[in-house]
This record gives sequence, structure tokens and C-alpha cells, in this order.
Amino acid sequence: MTQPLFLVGARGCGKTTVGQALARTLGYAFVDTDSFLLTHTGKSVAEIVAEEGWEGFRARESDALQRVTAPATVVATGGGMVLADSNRQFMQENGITIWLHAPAQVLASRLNASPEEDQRPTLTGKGVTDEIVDVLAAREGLYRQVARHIVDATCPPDAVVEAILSALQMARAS
Ligand SMILES: Nc1ncnc2c1ncn2[C@@H]1O[C@H](COP(=O)(O)OP(=O)(O)OP(=O)(O)O)[C@@H](O)[C@H]1O
Ligand SMILES: O=C(O)C1=C[C@@H](O)[C@@H](O)[C@H](O)C1
Ligand SMILES: [Mg+2]
Repeated sequence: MTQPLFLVGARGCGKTTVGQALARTLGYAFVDTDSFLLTHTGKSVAEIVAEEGWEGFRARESDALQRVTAPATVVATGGGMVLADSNRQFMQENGITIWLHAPAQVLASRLNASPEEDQRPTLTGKGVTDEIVDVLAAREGLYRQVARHIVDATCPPDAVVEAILSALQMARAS
């Protein structure tokens, strides 16, 4: 199995953290679309949004998705990657997409502990806890629609990696 693996889910679900560990375990490359943009533009998400608006950021992340996708690669996507139909279609057609699922309360607690505001500027103008409730309400259907596998992302990162590996193994066996 060398198909790219796309990790999707809301801010704080662990796409970057779990993605790095998953790639290490599989001997895959790891890429993160937010980090890719930071490296290639020299600008944080907040700076891109200040200069180009969310529309500009979304166009750049769609382009990043296509550029980083390669065999034997774990791709940690930005939390809003699923918003564009074309990105969902691209992930469905070019790899295996996994939704790291966690409730708002868990996400809010992680984001409050590690806000990283340069990479996670406000989406709605609300505080972190209220915002994540709204964002999940708007996006859960999209995460569910694009995902081939849904894993519980509330346990420690190593356990999330194990859950992903066993979902992939079960799918291969069936
Ligand atoms: N399974 C986990 N258990 C406990 N803490 C976690 C877990 N996964 C991630 N974290 C912590 O939550 C915070 C956010 O994780 P991470 O940056 O990986 O999320 P993300 O999904 O990549 O978010 P974003 O969409 O903003 O890029 C980090 O401080 C990380 O250490
Ligand atoms: O949930 C979102 O819309 C975002 C999540 C982050 O990964 C970044 O891609 C950016 O801050 C937007
Ligand atoms: Mg991330």
C-alpha cells in the first residue's frame, strides 16, 4: 500500500501530531499543508489572511494539497481543506482519507492550551470554545463525507496511530 494518506479534521484534532507519528511508523514521508505554505510563502496563515483574505488562503491551500500529494506520503491537511468540493474530490480520488474525530470540548481544551494564533487566526471572531462548536456544526458533514475511515482522536497520539493502522489493515483484508 503506497497510496497517499490524507488526515482531515478540525483544528486541534491532531492531524499534524498524529500524522508525523503515523509517517514514522509506516516509513512514509510526512507533509503538512499549513507548514508547506509557511515554508513556501514565508508567511503564517494570519499573514496570508491579512494580505489576501480567507479566499486567498483557501486558494493557496488547494494548490498546496495538489503539490504535496505523492505516493507513500502522509498529508496533514488544514482544518478547512474539506470546504472546497474540488479538494474533497481530489482526496477521494488520489488516496485514502481519514477523519480524526474529537468532540468540541476536547478540541477547545487542546486549542486553549496551545493556541498558535499565527497559524490559527480566528475564523468567526468568536472565542476558541464557541468558535469550535460553530465550525464543527458547519463541517462535520464534510469530514464524514470525504472520509473512508473515521478514528477516535481523543486517545493519546500513539493509540490514534494504532487505530488508523488497524482500520487500514481491516480494509485491505476485506
Ligand atoms: N491525541 C492527542 N492527545 C492529546 N493531545 C493531542 C493529541 N493530538 C494532538 N494533541 C495536541 O493538540 C494540539 C493540536 O494538535 P495538532 O497541531 O496536531 O492539531 P491539528 O489537527 O494539526 O490542528 P490544525 O488544524 O490547526 O493544524 C497540540 O498541542 C498537540 O500536542
Ligand atoms: O480550520 C481551519 O479553517 C484552519 C485550520 C488550520 O489548520 C489552518 O489551515 C488555518 O488556520 C485554517
Ligand atoms: Mg496541523
